[in-house]
Amino acid sequence: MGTAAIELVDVTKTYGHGRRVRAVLAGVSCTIPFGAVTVLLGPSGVGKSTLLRLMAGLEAPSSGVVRYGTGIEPRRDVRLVFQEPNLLPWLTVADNVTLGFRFALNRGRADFGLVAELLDRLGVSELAEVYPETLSGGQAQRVNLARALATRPRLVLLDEPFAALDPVTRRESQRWLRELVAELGLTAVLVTHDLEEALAVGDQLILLGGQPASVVGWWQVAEYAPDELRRALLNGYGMVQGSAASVESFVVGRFR
Ligand SMILES: Nc1ncnc2c1ncn2[C@@H]1O[C@H](COP(=O)(O)OP(=O)(O)OP(=O)(O)O)[C@@H](O)[C@H]1O
Repeated sequence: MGTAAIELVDVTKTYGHGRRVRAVLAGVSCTIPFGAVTVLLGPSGVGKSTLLRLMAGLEAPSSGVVRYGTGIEPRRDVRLVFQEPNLLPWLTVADNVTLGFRFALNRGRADFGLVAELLDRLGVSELAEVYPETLSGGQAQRVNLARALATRPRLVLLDEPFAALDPVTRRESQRWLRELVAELGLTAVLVTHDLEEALAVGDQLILLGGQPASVVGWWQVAEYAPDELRRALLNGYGMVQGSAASVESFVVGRFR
């Protein structure tokens, strides 16, 4: 586990009971390396958010193991960022961002210098004293990210955080996410069903497919020319639901 922030071994997840039981994930095994952006890619409804909740420790797997890397304690070191910023409307931007400092769990992590740096880095420092209702969607999402990072998590899990943003803001947001991961030495897992976003942000891509879902493809983006990977995935993407194996053999056969 030296270089892995999280490791999943043969994880399954089922919901419901008796005849209404439904398997969402079956035999998912994957490794999230420290210091990189891993993208979980897959069609809508395949189980990406479910996998992210398991990684966050919000839910337990039905079977299999979710193992954390050395020094990672999920409640203290892992933060989830959702598509909806969910800022508290009665607190200013600054108070939203420093909210986590009030919890005993984060004792010793109140670093107002870091907060100032994050707000500055994300281009929202002039908005520190305003209330969330005056923010645009892109600004609110930056504040949300600053809030998630203010308590110095080691791992951020982002569930389609940019899906509601306009294309220009979305591209900017992808850029600052990459910059922050590098500058703060973070590990990130990003859920998306947008292939362009996956290739723009990810160091490693994990493709989920099938019903129940499992890992059907796994690539280091740097190993491939992004255009080749894009073409291969676009060609194979449609097959994910039907025949998981065909996607992997298509890409691996062609580029390895
Ligand atoms: N708590 C739950 N109880 C029952 N079924 C659930 C629960 N959570 C998720 N599911 C089911 O698991 C499946 C996968 O859902 P999930 O939200 O993980 O997919 P997703 O890949 O993130 O989808 P999207 O891209 O549309 O957000 C869905 O069919 C959903 O109905």
